[in-house]
Amino acid sequence: MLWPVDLELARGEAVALLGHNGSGKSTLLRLAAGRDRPTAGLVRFDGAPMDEDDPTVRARVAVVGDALACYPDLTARQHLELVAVGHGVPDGEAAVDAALTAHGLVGRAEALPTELSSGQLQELLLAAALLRPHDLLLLDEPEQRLDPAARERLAGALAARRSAGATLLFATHHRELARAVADRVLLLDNGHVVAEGAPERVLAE
Ligand SMILES: Nc1ncnc2c1ncn2[C@@H]1O[C@H](COP(=O)(O)OP(=O)(O)OP(=O)(O)O)[C@@H](O)[C@H]1O
Repeated sequence: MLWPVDLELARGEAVALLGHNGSGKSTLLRLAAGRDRPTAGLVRFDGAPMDEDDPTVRARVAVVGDALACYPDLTARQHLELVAVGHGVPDGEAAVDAALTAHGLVGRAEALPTELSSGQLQELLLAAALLRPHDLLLLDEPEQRLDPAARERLAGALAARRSAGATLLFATHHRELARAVADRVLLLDNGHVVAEGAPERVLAE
């Protein structure tokens, strides 16, 4: 349950959603992704109503959610190759190799999803989202199941995306990730936005 939220992201802005379990972060992200429809109000992307099935949205918005969207018979490398081909990533093979390296998956490239640890699986989902072209990145607790070193790599990767001009909206339980990546933080409580502003200010409250 989410109470009315008025949220506008500027192009290239990174916004972190913080709050306790059940505060509404995932709900807001699913609405932002056009995956769920609000009972009132409207979600727009570049002026048009947000719809996850819209080809423009599919081409420009990358989502990392809770669902482990994996094919049981494809290896980690094949998953990334599929993403690279599907999204026309230039120099796909090299991009896949770079993604495997960046996500600590080089030694697990030929493993099936069931052979990956939960943290490696999360790395694969992140690698797939970051590999494909995107203007907007929506991530629900991208740090989940990652060890501290991988979390730090993630913070670097997301900060690099923002520097490259992508717009980011992500939910996190890690203040360090919000501090390292976000321009703005929204603190949610019981479906309400209870604080909003620069990370240092909101996190100090
Ligand atoms: N599909 C649903 N149907 C009904 N209620 C739901 C549904 N999904 C979430 N809720 C409720 O909406 C509220 C917000 O849940 P949400 O999953 O958005 O919280 P969250 O901040 O992402 O929590 P967490 O940190 O545990 O992931 C909770 O009270 C939850 O029980």
